[in-house]
Amino acid sequence: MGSIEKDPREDVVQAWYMDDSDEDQRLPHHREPKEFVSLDKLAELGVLSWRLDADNYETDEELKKIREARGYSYMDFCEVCPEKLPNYEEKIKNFFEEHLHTDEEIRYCVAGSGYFDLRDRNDAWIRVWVKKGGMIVLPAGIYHRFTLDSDNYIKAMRLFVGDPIWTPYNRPHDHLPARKEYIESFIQAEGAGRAVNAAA
Ligand SMILES: CSCCC(=O)/C(O)=C/O
Ligand SMILES: [Fe+2]
Repeated sequence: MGSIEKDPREDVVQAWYMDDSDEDQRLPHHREPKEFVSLDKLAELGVLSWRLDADNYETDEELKKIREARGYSYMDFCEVCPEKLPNYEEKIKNFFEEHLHTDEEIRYCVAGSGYFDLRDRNDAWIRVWVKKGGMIVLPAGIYHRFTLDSDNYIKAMRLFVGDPIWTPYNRPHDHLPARKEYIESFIQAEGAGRAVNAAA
């Protein structure tokens, strides 16, 4: 019997479908039974992920290569805790409002952990738990939100192509070109899949 090897990224990036409960947003909100989502499945939604060496991010060649390949010229840090984040309560509330951006949201967790929730093609919530060493890219136009988990702390590197634009567009903002292009990318991928199946 062949062995199924675990994806090493899953030590630091894990995803699952959420339940419908209104309980504390910082709880895991697994369905019963649990329904995990593979990182390959996330990639089908345009969500990329890596496992990197968070203790050595200043000298990490792998991070350097990703930044060069994807043009991530801008970098800063966002520490989410009452002592470090101005207007903490308001920001926490805003992060958890469902929104999209007109550019990628790129976050590399160098300490702590947090949940990035995103919508799948059928509008169901997938919770993506990013821990120290996990880096994710959410594509422009995907509806998502962020919350701390019950450990209440994350320090994330924020990357961007050029001058950063952090503007969140709260749902609904379906008329924005970034949203239309995101939806269009699915339609094209489905069309390509149909063509491959027809040729097989
Ligand atoms: C951990 S970074 C704070 C969350 C954030 O910047 C954002 O845009 C969430 O969608
Ligand atoms: Fe966001």
